[in-house]
Amino acid sequence: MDLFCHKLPKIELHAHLNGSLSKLTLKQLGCLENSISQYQSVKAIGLKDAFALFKVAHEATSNTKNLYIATQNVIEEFAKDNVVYLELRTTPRSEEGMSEDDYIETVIKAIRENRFDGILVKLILSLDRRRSREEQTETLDRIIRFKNSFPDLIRGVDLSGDPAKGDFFRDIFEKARENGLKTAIHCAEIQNDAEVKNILEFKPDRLGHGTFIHTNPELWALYKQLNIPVECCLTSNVICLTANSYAEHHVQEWIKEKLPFCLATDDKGVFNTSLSEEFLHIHKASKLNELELWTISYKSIEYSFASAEEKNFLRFSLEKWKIKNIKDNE
Ligand SMILES: CNc1ncnc2c1ncn2[C@@H]1O[C@H](COP(=O)(O)O)[C@@H](O)[C@H]1O
Ligand SMILES: [Zn+2]
Repeated sequence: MDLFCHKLPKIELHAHLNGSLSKLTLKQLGCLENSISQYQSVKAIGLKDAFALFKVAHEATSNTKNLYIATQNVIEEFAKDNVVYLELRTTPRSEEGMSEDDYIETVIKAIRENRFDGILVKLILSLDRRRSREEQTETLDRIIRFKNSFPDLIRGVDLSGDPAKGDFFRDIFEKARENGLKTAIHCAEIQNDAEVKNILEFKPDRLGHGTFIHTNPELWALYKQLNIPVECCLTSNVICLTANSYAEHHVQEWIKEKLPFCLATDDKGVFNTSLSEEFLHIHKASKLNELELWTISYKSIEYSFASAEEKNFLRFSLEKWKIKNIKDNE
């Protein structure tokens, strides 16, 4: 099954650029050994300590040269894991000698100049919930400007950052939607029923994590009615201690109730995982067979922010792969 999960053409819809940096990349970017070794020891650390680790990556990508290399390497690593479609997300930020515009331009340049065989890459830009309404609005306006220049590449806006801090400002995301951007919002990563209700009522195109939605009957009923695809990041939740184990992960509710979900890595560097490993975990935890795993990948195409033509192309190539590689495929 290891080999099957590796070979399976996969769709990655929830990957944060800086959280995805491998140890090899951190080393290449001049990160010190003792910073990199913090990554090695990651087992069950909780959200707070996971957030401390993003600082290591952020230091490594604090100039455009390193940010370019980081983007290039992350795409190459996903391609090697047979991810055929990647929606990479990142939070525009400024550093000394690098403006937010420079940041976005560099990531766009790295994606456009590095077309690895067999992987289509799109960009989602993130708003950090720890930032003020004014700062988030300013970043959104910037994102809209870039989206108008690169509409095929920049497909959506995400809300992320420490779930214990900051806010979801609905009007900011309304504006994103009015300007033709899709929305993917981290939701219920920790218990916060009032905010979850606000987010659900906005009806984002996708939700990140969705961990605590089903624990509140009213929210669960509303969610099921809306039927919004959830990006499930199993290892991330197990390491951050918001899920007890792979077997008890909330994705089981989604499987049981036939609700829409995809599998994702979240931060493959920080959590030392890959999308193939995420498929292997769900195979073990939920006893899914090859055809069921393939179906998760296939359905994820629909939930992606790709164009109709791109979705058709991806469906066609996954169907072709299925005929060749899965026996008894009904
Ligand atoms: C573990 N669960 C999570 N929950 C919420 N936000 C997360 C996250 N994992 C990552 N991020 C967000 O992504 C940033 C790193 O990548 P970028 O600098 O954007 O490329 C983090 O600083 C955080 O804001
Ligand atoms: Zn995330």
